[in-house]
Amino acid sequence: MSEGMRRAQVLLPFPGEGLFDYWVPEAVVPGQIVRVPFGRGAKLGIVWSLKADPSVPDERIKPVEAIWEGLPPLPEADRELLEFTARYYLAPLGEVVAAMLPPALRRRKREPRSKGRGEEGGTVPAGPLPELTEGQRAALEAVPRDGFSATLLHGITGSGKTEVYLRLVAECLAQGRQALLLVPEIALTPQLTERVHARFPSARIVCLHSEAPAGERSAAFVAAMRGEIDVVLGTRLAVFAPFVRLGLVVVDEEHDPSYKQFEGVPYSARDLAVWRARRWNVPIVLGSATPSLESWASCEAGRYRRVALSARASGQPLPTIELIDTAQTPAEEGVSAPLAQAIEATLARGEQALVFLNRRGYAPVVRCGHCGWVSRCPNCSVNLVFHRDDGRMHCHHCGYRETPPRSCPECGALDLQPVGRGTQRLEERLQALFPQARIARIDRDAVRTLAQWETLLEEVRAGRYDLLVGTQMMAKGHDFPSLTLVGVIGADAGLYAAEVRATERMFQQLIQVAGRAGRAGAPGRVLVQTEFPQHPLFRELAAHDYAAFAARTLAERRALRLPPFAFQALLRADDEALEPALAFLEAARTTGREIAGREGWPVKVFDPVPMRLVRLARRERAQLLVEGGRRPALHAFLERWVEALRGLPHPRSLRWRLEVDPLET
Ligand SMILES: Nc1ncnc2c1ncn2[C@@H]1O[C@H](COP(=O)(O)OP(=O)(O)OP(=O)(O)O)[C@@H](O)[C@H]1O
Ligand SMILES: [Zn+2]
Repeated sequence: MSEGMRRAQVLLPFPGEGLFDYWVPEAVVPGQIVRVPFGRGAKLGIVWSLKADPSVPDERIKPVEAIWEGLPPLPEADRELLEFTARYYLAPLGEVVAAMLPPALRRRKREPRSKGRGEEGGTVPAGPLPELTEGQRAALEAVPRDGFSATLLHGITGSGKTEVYLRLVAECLAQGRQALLLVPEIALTPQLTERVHARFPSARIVCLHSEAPAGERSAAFVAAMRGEIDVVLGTRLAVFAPFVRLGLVVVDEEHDPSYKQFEGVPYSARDLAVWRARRWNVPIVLGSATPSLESWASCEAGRYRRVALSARASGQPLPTIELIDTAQTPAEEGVSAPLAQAIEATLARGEQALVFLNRRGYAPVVRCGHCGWVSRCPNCSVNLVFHRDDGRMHCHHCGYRETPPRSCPECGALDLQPVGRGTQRLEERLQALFPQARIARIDRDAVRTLAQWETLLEEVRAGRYDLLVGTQMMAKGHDFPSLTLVGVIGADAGLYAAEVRATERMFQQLIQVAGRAGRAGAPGRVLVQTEFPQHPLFRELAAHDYAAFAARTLAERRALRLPPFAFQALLRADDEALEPALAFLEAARTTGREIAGREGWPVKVFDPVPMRLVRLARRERAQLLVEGGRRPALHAFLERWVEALRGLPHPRSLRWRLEVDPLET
């Protein structure tokens, strides 16, 4: 090859390991962004190492096409983040880097120009600072600032956790460093972005999430790499934003399952955020009114420190939570008399009420009153949900839609009825009860885009609605000052579910939705309709006693050796029929048991089973659980096992993937 060139490995976003050799100029260093010829086109990649693969002869190697010299190399800490992610989640490096490099950037032929904002941003804090509450002051004092530490900020709903984050960000910016703020949902980004902007008007802030325009995401990535950004705020994908002077990481609503990525590499952004903070040797604050039991247990084990904020910033008490026993006081078309009275009184005072029902659509199923036939999705093992807006039945899993038949397809009877209740039907019922009320329904059918959501948030705040009907979209993180009453309907679903985390999710959701009530001027009230008022979960809920819930549930998990007292991985396989999926998993089980037995690794390899939702989008799905009491042994096992799995024969139509720390088993 020509003078002044050497071979290097370049990491490309590629469904596989993604490491390929190219000729690069001698001066190139690891971390530099390059464009390389690949197949008939070109790809954007990262110079990974100056070592070369000796098995590939020189003459087969091509030179890189361009080096994006205006971009500093990706820092070693961030390259290690990619390596760690690949290792921990047993994913090929090429797939992990695909999660980092924004698609629009990868398509660019030429290097994006600098906007010439290279100097560090001044942080003259603007806007009047609210006087900190005593609790906030104490919390701020308790968060260590030097070096790595993980702090769980357990602050009750409305305690002003955001203000604590903002003060920490202020210090971080004052030192000329960068802050990373994660929120679980796109819907939560406008509120936080607005507050960060208002507090730090001269700071350079970017907001990263999957709905951000592609060009914006790619520009933000470049600016962050150049160190031209002070605050990166965003959803889980922002955990891969590049940094040059990271000084602080904040994960808000840290318990939220949305931090888990399901497509592609199944990573937990919360867990990666902790890793990142440790690698950069900076503090991380995990905030929540309802911490995950994982984080709670980490506090008990001394890995995280726990800091409590136990009063609301407004000085208001937490809302009272009352249970309505629907066995005693039946709910008429979903709404019991005490709830209806409470709504009426709230509306009469000119305050807002929210009725929470975590099920969208009109009715969860259409049923024949004569023979019992129910509407099923032809592609998935679920019922079709009737929607009133288009008069059709929808599959909430694969998107299939169908007009309901006039007569029963089984027996021909003209007796088809929508059964059960979703938000659309509840809205109808509430409108009938309160004809004067201005009702807004807030669910994924009514609010589809971020822009719609922002408009709606403004309208709710401005008092354009009296009564809100909403799913979990409404439950988290929002601050509606005039909302004083929350009614909860259909809350029992999670109570006796088989899922390990079902009651944890349910409790978190109830505390969160209850926490929307009475945040500002007037005290709040929460009414929960349930058939099981004696269940300990409801007693803990009524007492706002998260610690009691956590202690009881963790004791159960410890006794049953469930997470966080055991570590899990799930191997899933799907195919056009169930048999090949099960057969693949059976072979995987045999191999797995052999490996564990041979090495003496204390790892339990369970039998394959069909998944609860066995058929999804015309694919039949099965899974196999692997469990270990210690992470290192489990990981040693998984590494060896994955190697073996890659060699297992299977039909071409079969797909499999491994998920580490699955949330749902
Ligand atoms: N020190 C303060 N003085 C006055 N108001 C404050 C103070 N700190 C926060 N607030 C206000 O209290 C309200 C609740 O704060 P915030 O939204 O940060 O709560 P939170 O702890 O994040 O609650 P949640 O977990 O329910 O989202 C906001 O309206 C905020 O402006
Ligand atoms: Zn379907």
